[in-house]
Amino acid sequence: YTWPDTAYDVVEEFFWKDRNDFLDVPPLCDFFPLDQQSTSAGWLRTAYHDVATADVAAGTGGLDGSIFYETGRPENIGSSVSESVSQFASFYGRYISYADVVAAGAAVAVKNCGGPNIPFRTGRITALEAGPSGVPLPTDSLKSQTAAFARQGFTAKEMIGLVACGHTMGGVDNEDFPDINPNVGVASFDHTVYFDNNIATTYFNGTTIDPLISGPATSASDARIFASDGNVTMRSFAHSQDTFFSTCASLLERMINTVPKEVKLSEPVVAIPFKPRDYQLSLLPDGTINLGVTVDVFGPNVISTSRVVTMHWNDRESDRCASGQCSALPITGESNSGLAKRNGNELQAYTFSVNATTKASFSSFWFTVDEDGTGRAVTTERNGGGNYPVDDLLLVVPEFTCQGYLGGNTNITGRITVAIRSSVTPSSVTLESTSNGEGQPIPQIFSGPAEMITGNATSPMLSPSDDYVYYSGLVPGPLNAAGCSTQMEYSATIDRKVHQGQILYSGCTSRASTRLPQSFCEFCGPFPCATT
Ligand code: HEM
Repeated sequence: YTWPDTAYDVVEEFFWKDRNDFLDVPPLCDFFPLDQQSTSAGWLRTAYHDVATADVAAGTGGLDGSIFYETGRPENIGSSVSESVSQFASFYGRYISYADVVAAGAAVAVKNCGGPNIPFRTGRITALEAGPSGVPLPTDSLKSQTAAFARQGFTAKEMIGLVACGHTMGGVDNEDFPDINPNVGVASFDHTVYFDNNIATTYFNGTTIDPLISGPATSASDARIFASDGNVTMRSFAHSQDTFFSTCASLLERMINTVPKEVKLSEPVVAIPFKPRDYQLSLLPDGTINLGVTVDVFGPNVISTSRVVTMHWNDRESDRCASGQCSALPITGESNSGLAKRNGNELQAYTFSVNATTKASFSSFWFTVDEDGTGRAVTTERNGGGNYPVDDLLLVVPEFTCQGYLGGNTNITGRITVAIRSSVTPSSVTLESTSNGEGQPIPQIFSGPAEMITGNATSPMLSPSDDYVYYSGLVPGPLNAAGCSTQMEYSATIDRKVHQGQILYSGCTSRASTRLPQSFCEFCGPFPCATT
């Protein structure tokens, strides 16, 4: 991995580092009493229901997000599916598909309830419409259920495993299946809210409360499935939590990786233990350049009050700062220990903000990490050797960049103003916004040009520095009422090379960049700038 890699960075931060609070959506697993539905159980069930209509022989269906269009079907009855489907809709975007969010949801749900790690790959393509139906029902015969799992790519034995791995969480809601659970509320599958082998131990020791075992015979589907190999699989689970975990990790990974044949999944998304995020290079009103960046230190037990992280940088001439005069300490820090409860990791963040003249500017930065503040254990983070690069041909001008719309014109997402080094002439400058699709969980990308602002002495949009020229434009695209998933991006083509600016997130996501001003943008047009 070499920074920056926008597509990877977005996904890595989403899945591991709680960007946009995805990991915080399901409450801690034991937040709900046993007889209430848990969000985690709903996420796991929803992922299965998306996959359950797969036809692996034909290479169609599987985890393609088609569940989004299928919540009205009797086979998807229940708020656990409909609520999960709409929760997932807040998290997809240009770099992560809705189908990928559903898959991530299953992995996060299992982990949140103490289960095994399920590797998460990306690259799923979201369906444009509903697929065929075919989720197995509790009243189906064993033969038809076995056939359904075979269509999904699982043997009869794997079916036993997959059902037990699912039915260790949550239960049967009286509202959805009053014949199976006649009592108000949710009848749990086992005695714990956690992802554990309690579903199997209670199956053998006579204390099972699984309504798909102890309920009416016609719908005793778990009883039929669990016993279908002479209880061999269930006995191995009851005997060993490790066997249960390793079998479930492998089956659930295969489940979320069941995708249409044209989809090529990525390698598993792994956490980068030290990584910059929310990097932004800006031209300030006083004519200086600001480099703002946060670095995340991530892993088990990383929260430390004695660690000292220092940022160092080189200027445009590259080596003038190499002797170390150009260095700074963080302006703020932030830690997230909530992550530890969910995935065994912690995150400690350090935010830097440093200014330089346009003449000196920046060409790269790196960090030294003094682990206990004593100077005895200092390591250097250099992005694998080449430093973290700075491209100072293209800066953003926060003063004249904002999200919002011109009064009455909801076809404008905002304004972006960029500053381009006067020594170069771009052939084009492009502004983009990504919004949620209407009625479809597909991101829509809109783009438009930015014009050079020649300005005059009376124009407030005049570049404060001779080294930079302003380009500015209104960003097209319907301003999504939800706003949170609206992203703005910009790029400039200079000598046939595309220089990419940073993603400017809207301000309503807590770990997203908040460097985009919401309220100081006269050139956005009349307010309100819709930001939430
Ligand atoms: C023959 C196959 C299956 C049948 C007949 C079946 C049936 C059911 C039924 C009737 C419910 C209650 C839903 C409600 O109250 O609205 C349920 C819940 C659930 N199922 Fe399955 N299921 C099957 C396979 C699976 C698989 C393979 C998984 C995941 C790997 C899974 C995960 C879940 C979860 C987590 C819940 C709890 C949902 C909650 O409490 O919100 N199921 N299942």
